[in-house]
Amino acid sequence: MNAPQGDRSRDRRDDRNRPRSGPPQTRVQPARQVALDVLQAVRESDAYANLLLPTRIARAGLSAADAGLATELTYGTLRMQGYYDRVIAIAAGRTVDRIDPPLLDVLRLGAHQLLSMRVPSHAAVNESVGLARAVGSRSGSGFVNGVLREIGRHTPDEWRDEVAARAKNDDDRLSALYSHPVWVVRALRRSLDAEGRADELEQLLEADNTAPRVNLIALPGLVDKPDDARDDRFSPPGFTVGGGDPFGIVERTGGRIRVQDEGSQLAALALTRAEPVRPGERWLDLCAGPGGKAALLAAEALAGGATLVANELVPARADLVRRALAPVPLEVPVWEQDGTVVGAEHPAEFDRILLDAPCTGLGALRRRPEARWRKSPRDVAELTALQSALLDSAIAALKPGGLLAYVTCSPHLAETRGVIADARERHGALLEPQATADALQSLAVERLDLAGDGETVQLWPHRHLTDAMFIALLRKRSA
Ligand SMILES: C[S@@+](CC[C@H](N)C(=O)[O-])C[C@H]1O[C@@H](n2cnc3c(N)ncnc32)[C@H](O)[C@@H]1O
Repeated sequence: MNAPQGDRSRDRRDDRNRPRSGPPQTRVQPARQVALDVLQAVRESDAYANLLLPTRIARAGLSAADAGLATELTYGTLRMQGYYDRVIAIAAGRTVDRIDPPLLDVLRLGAHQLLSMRVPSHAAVNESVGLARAVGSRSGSGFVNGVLREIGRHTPDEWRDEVAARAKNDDDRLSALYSHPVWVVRALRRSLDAEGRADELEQLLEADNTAPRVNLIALPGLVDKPDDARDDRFSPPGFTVGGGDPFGIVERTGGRIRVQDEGSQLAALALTRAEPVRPGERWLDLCAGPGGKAALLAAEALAGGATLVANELVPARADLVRRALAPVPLEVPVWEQDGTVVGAEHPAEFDRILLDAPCTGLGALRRRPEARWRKSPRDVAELTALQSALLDSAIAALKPGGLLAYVTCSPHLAETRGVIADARERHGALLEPQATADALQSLAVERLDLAGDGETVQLWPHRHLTDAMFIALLRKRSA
């Protein structure tokens, strides 16, 4: 596999006096331009693709077909970025950190079209060369042309074999082929291993790279599912729709039908349906933003005669919680407090508390593909400290006899079982672990394939088609 000539310093020299932007000489298809803009924003300013992409699609006035193409290009490229970087490095004969970042974005986008989409080679190369010009680099466009032509000279299978053959060890091979950082591969393996299911690792990595279905919820007691609903396998109020526009249903029902992952639904229902609701119970959602679970808790509270308080530290996210709660005819105060002090300020006030803790998000890589490149093991250490402080606060805010659900959208053991084990050490007999698996099985439509000790539950994208939500129900013992 031959590398095209040229290196980063020469590309830079050629471009030294050239303006960084200017009209492209090749007309670039708007869907590709939108995808490139989003990739750049994700790289340069830590933008969230799932928030930015719809705005950019609307601003560019893309047709439905072009919007679909822009979505596939953006998400597909972000998901497989780690793999494409290995291919690009081989084809370019240099490591990707020696390629100008704007050109690397163009190359990743081109690699995705050549290796994972059925885009004809000449179209992928020509459009990419046009994009390279659009980012302001004439010598860069020659470089892009050379690298992508080299990639196009071999089949996707040949590239997989080549990348696998160059891997340093098995973790590095999985990391490369499935486009996950090595530390994430190891964390996921440890997590599956803790359930005696380490042999599922490749299925999980594959599932992380598969676009999830759009899953919906009909808020219980407030709205019926539509006639064409296909019931979720596990969550009673959850469903998907075969064709049509799921987002249209959300609008038509004024938000009483919402988009929500089935795992998130199960996590909230584990708390609300673990035992019958006594009228007058007080519930708290300690970390509520953006409010998906708060809306479900509110509907369940309304049906059972309970009340709910939602809390969210970040004001903009607290506004999203208010918006999510608007369709539910229940007065829900939204506090904007640091959750770590809520327990001290409101001791023993609540019968049920949901702590859906801030986490690495390694359980939602299907929907937020860029998260895997943003997090590092250092984030895990910082987050577990915050998760433990929030858990202590939640325990303080819970009435004796009250029920707590500790939830993360991450399967990392430090954020899941580790946080629970540490809390049990700190609080001793005060905390009584509950049969969380039984609680979920008894509310689920179909029996879930769960592993582990039953006190905690780990859901998985490959096994349950949900985000990898972790759920632990704990009771605060009465003195
Ligand atoms: C995993 S998200 C919650 C998702 C939410 N339950 C839902 O279903 O939409 C965690 C939230 O905790 C918030 N958060 C982070 N630190 C916090 C703190 N110290 N106190 C309260 N909320 C916090 C974050 O801003 C984020 O909105």
